[in-house]
Amino acid sequence: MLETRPPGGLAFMKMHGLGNDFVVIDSRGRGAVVTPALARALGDRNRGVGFDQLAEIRDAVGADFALDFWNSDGTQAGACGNATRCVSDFVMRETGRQAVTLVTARGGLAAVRRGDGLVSVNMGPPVLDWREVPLAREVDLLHLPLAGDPVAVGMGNPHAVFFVPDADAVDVAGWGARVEHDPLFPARTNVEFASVVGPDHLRMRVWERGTGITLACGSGACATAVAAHQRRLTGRRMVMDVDGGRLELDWRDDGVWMTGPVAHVFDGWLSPDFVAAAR
Ligand SMILES: N[C@@H](CCC[C@H](N)C(=O)O)C(=O)O
Repeated sequence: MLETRPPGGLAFMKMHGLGNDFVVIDSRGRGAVVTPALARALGDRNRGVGFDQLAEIRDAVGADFALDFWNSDGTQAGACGNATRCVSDFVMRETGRQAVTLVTARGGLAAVRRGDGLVSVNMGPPVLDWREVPLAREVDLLHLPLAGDPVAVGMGNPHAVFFVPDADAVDVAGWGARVEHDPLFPARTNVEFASVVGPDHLRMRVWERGTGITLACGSGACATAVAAHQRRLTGRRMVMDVDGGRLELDWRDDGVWMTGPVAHVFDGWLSPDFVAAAR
């Protein structure tokens, strides 16, 4: 086995939260290295590593670390709840702490380790102003003028949440791709399909902007919880069954808290040739 690593390569970690999978590059102590081309090359599950999102850890002032998120199509995302929980767990293990703060494109966030091994993140308050979601024009966010009557919620990234009788019966790929590109969403949108199991229990499936169907989406789960409470379908606390397992959501005064498991699967090394070709 090759023990020495030639210069020009790049170390990475593979992590996931409920099967929402991430490549994580730790750029603390140096400048950011991720470019749209590198994100696209790495995101290719046949010729790269494959991920739902790429997260780059950077140094921060006034917080423990900063995080940038990239989709597999090379676009950036303002939020990624499950990657935030995974990287927060990594930094908590590294430092021996039970809580960390971080900065993302949407501002400061906080994460804590819960006693049962799960990791919680406060994803911040929902964005309920049409300009900030963003939407193309002023409309009723609780009843968007689209077939299926979705709700718009921002969590640092845009979400359109549909409430349906049976989320498992929805053509998520067909509807998701269409709604992602609807002109009402100038920055495109993530799309969630949820059905009510009980006043504190939802089933949700997701189409992620820039990625497609994924097994879980943390910011999407937060947006769905907010939309469900606003529509008076649930209280502010609930469990949510996504394709990859179960998340807990709690819309508190200080923001939407999302809790679930995390996994650090393996560490890898990108060859200098791969990195050079992707630049
Ligand atoms: N999987 C993420 C959300 C990813 C971001 C999204 N695709 C976007 O473009 O906004 C999560 O766990 O929140």
